[in-house]
Amino acid sequence: NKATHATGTGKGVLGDNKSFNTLSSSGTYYLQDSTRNLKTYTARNSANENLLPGTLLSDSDNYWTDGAAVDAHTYAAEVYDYYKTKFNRNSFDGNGAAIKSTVHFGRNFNNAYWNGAQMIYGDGDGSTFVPLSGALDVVGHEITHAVIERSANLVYENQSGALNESFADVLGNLIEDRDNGWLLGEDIYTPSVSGDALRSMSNPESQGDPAHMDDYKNLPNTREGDWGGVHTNSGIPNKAFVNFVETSGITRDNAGKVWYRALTSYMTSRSDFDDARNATIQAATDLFGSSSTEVTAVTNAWAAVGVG
Ligand SMILES: CC(C)[C@H](Cc1cn(Cc2ccc(C(=O)O)cc2)nn1)C(=O)N[C@@H](CCCCN)C(=O)O
Ligand SMILES: [Ca+2]
Ligand SMILES: [Zn+2]
Repeated sequence: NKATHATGTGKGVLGDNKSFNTLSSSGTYYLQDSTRNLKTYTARNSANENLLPGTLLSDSDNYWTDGAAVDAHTYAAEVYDYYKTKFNRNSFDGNGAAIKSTVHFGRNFNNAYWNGAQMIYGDGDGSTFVPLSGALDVVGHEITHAVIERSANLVYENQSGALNESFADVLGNLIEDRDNGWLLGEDIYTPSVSGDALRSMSNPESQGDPAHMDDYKNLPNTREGDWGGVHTNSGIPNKAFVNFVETSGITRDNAGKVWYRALTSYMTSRSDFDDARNATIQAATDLFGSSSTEVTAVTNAWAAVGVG
């Protein structure tokens, strides 16, 4: 008998109820959304990347109690829908590629990442992180790494790497769409501390990251130096984006269109901050006209962080 669409229900990492698409086959339900081509797996706490993606998650009654899996699946669907509805992009490659997510990777693993083929989520150690798929901005961040790879393909080091990180933070927070939503990972970071986050786009200095070229950190292009500080110097383009949104009166959707057009139409693998400035000015010009308030705002936004 053929597999059929079904609707699963369950609780996310933070105990919130949600429903999502599953697949029913021979009396078993699977975390597979065939309308969006999403599949969610478990690594069963193995840290062996050779075993990825692991086991496709299944359930007997379509009521799901694995919060990490529920959130990885539902948030991937939200990210898919954002790219489709806002930019008419069908999955990260624009061609309906399967979005694969694996949860329960490793033991107490305090991280999440895109490995070039899929998303991988740790469970966290319970004090620094709770399961990392429990935040929509994180899932948006990781899938955006895949979009970046299939577009500008910004090399993950130095200024191009910091742009890679920044575009992932920007889209992650646009998709999460919170008022003053400029924090990254706030929902899954340090459950016993409220108000903190991994990174702040509006106040990078609060996490020790630069918000101006004067404070650019020349770190070594090694794993120890975070490949030239890609998660640190991202504070500068992050702050430029916040400046743009907060000074131009532009909607978040339209700001996202400018950034997305810059990334997919003008930026290339070795683009630096100056190239990103030029690409976003050109994108704003294409979308709003050369004498628009948006063009003035994006130019000033970069100037305020010392670029241009
Ligand atoms: C998206 C986000 C939730 C995640 C956050 C993250 C987690 N870590 C490790 C880490 C571990 C412990 C702490 C602590 O305060 O004790 C902080 C950070 N560093 N960054 C993150 O930023 N992951 C990197 C992983 C990059 C791996 C190399 N490609 C990324 O996707 O850019
Ligand atoms: Ca956030
Ligand atoms: Zn990243």
